[in-house]
Amino acid sequence: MQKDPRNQTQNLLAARQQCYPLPFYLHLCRCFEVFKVIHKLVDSQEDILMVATDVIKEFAADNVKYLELRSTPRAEKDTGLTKKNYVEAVIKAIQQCKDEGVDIDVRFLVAIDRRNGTEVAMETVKLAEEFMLSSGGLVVGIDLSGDPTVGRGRDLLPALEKARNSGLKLSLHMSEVPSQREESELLLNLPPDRIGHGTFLHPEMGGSQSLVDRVVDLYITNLLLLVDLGE
Ligand SMILES: CC(C)=CCNc1ncnc2c1ncn2[C@@H]1O[C@H](COP(=O)(O)O)[C@@H](O)[C@H]1O
Repeated sequence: MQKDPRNQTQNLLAARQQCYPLPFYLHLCRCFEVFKVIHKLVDSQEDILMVATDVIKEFAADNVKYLELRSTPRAEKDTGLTKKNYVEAVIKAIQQCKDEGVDIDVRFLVAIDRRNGTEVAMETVKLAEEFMLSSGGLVVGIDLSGDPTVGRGRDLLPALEKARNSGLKLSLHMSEVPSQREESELLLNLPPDRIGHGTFLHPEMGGSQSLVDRVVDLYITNLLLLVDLGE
């Protein structure tokens, strides 16, 4: 990302980096360590509002017309941030950008971090359901993400099924690492509305032809439906 002096997020992170130095180069597989550092740097409701606003404006500046933001609600004792405040801050950023006439249509997917297990996933879905009803259509779904080597997709199925039944869309990171065929089968059964990465679904990457066929089937069918509806 180019440094932009008007970008408040970059200025703030540059200042705070003195407390949490980031190495100049990090291998992709260490990205989850970087996320932890970012979480320490961005830890209040004001920070979330600022970061979400900057992200929206940067996408708009790149001429993106439709954006789905995904983010995991976090509570931080030290700053009084609650998960509810977190979602409110993202929604406020979307609304403020709209009011300012920023030329982009933004929606929000509330994310479940797979490392946090069944109970937190269920709480997240309840929060998303609440905001789906109160945000005037800005909260549209659930994203499943987090370190793919931690946690079991199976444990999150009840929460994901609940989300689906209440009308939330499902965007699921899956098969990001090898040997997750069983988990991918379970997640594809839901089925998801979008797949994140899916790198190892293919047989040559340790997945299987049946997984690939299921994905192709899922998305070609959706596409035909869209075409039929004239969209
Ligand atoms: C190839 C590779 C590992 C790319 C990164 N792929 C990802 N896979 C799963 N979850 C992710 C990925 N990138 C970001 N996330 C999730 O997004 C979080 C950071 O954004 P937020 O706190 O949800 O706002 C991370 O902690 C992680 O839970």
